[in-house]
Amino acid sequence: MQELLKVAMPKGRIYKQACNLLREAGLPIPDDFDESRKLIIPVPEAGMQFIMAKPVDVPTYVEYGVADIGIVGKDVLMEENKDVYELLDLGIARCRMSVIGLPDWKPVIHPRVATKYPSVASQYFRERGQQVDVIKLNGSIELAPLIGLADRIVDMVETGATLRENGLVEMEEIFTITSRLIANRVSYRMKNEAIQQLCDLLQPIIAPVGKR
Ligand SMILES: Nc1ncnc2c1ncn2[C@@H]1O[C@H](COP(=O)(O)OP(=O)(O)OP(=O)(O)O)[C@@H](O)[C@H]1O
Ligand SMILES: O=P(O)(O)OC[C@H]1O[C@H](OP(=O)(O)OP(=O)(O)O)[C@H](O)[C@@H]1O
Repeated sequence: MQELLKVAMPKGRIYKQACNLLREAGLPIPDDFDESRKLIIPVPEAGMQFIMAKPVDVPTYVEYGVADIGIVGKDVLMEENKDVYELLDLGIARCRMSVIGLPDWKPVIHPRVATKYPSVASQYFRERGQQVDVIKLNGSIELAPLIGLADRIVDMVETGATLRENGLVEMEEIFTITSRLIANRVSYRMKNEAIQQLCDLLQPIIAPVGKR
């Protein structure tokens, strides 16, 4: 029997969209998977085993080869900078990474910037020749400018509801973010047929990117 393809799946907001995309591609992913609390989920019908990971950890599982492939946001890929292949832009979980602040924000010499993405934010301001102090937070990033921890934040915007409800404004969009299919370098060679088959199934339904 052929070995199952180990897939690092992101728990949380991407998971359902990822399952639906696989279903759309024709893979028999049972409906009741969406609510499961199991961390290792065999899906033999689809030739897969899901490894349920925290989104930020998906590239780590794939880099170490304990997962052959994974689904993860481009934001995480940029921040984590792991040695993995990026195979496809899946077009799901679309949002943007932006610089955000209070509407009456005034430039200061050495602004503080709070973010979940310290590496991306540092590079962004460095490339613009702006010296900033980057403060790493793990959630509720929008709090930082409201209570004086930071002058600006770098964070995700999807509907804009969080900004509106907290009286913040988007100052600059840095990147459009979507989820990507990634692969371990060795798995990509050793399990090339299975991985290529999956890409071939996904390709026609994700193109043109931007429709989702
Ligand atoms: N509105 C959004 N806010 C944040 N991430 C979003 C949004 N919409 C889509 N995404 C994508 O979803 C991923 C985050 O998913 P999720 O919020 O489930 O994980 P998380 O950041 O680890 O959450 P938590 O730390 O709250 O568990 C991001 O990496 C991004 O690619
Ligand atoms: O534009 P919106 O649709 O409002 O989405 C953006 C918000 O969603 C995310 O937060 P999340 O819900 O993941 O909370 P956390 O960062 O506090 O964990 C993100 O960090 C923004 O705060």
